[in-house]
Amino acid sequence: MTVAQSIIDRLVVALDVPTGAEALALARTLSGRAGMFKVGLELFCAEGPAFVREVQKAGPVFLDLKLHDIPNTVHRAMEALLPMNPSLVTIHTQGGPAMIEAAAQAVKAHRQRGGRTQLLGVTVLTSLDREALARLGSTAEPGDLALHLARLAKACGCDGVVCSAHEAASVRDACGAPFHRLTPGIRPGGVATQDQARVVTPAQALREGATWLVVGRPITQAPDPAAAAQGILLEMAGA
Ligand SMILES: O=c1ccn([C@@H]2O[C@H](COP(=O)(O)O)[C@@H](O)[C@H]2O)c(=O)[nH]1
Repeated sequence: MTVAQSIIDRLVVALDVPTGAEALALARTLSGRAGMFKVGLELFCAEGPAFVREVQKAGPVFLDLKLHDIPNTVHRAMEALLPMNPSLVTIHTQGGPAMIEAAAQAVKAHRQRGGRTQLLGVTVLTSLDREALARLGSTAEPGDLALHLARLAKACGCDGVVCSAHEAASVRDACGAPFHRLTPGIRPGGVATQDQARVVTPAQALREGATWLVVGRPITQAPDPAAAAQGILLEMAGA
């Protein structure tokens, strides 16, 4: 069965493998079955900016470095990243309003020069549950905190947030549909949750209003990654 391009475009595959060679092989294997490839800290630290340009030959890149530092440092790091022209970049919203605004200012200037990067703020990591937040000193429910941080991200100039799909509908309702919801923590039925705490199935994530689904290990560690991606796309198509 063929899957509509509009569904394929919403699947982001996290290339969380140790080497550039493995990541490029995976990206080529998955060509036509993903709308974007995520390059995260592991790969970026190992391979650097030239590698991002290599992956961009296989598809648009989500550069997920989750910057979190004082405003000046994040602004300058963002300025250094933007010439790669990734489709999406991330910061941690818990860096605070001035830090988010500093990142947004750099992205805005990049777009005024013709760039196309969009800025997403990470709300509450999908690996965190209520107990983990309590140990961090917060009495908030993860969903409530994620919604609060999404409102802050919007007010400070982000184009969307990273959140669990459990929160996607409330973020959409509070911040508007054009404000993106990129949702990791995706697990097809029967697949181990591993270190993720707030998980949903691919179909559920789409029904909840996720803009993009980020999937790593359920595809990259599958015996046949192309077949695993196809299975997820079919589930998304039937949502
Ligand atoms: O809250 C967050 C933010 C980012 N991620 C990233 O998404 C992928 C998920 O990988 P899986 O193997 O499908 O669990 C990974 O690259 C994380 O860095 C996240 O999981 N949660």
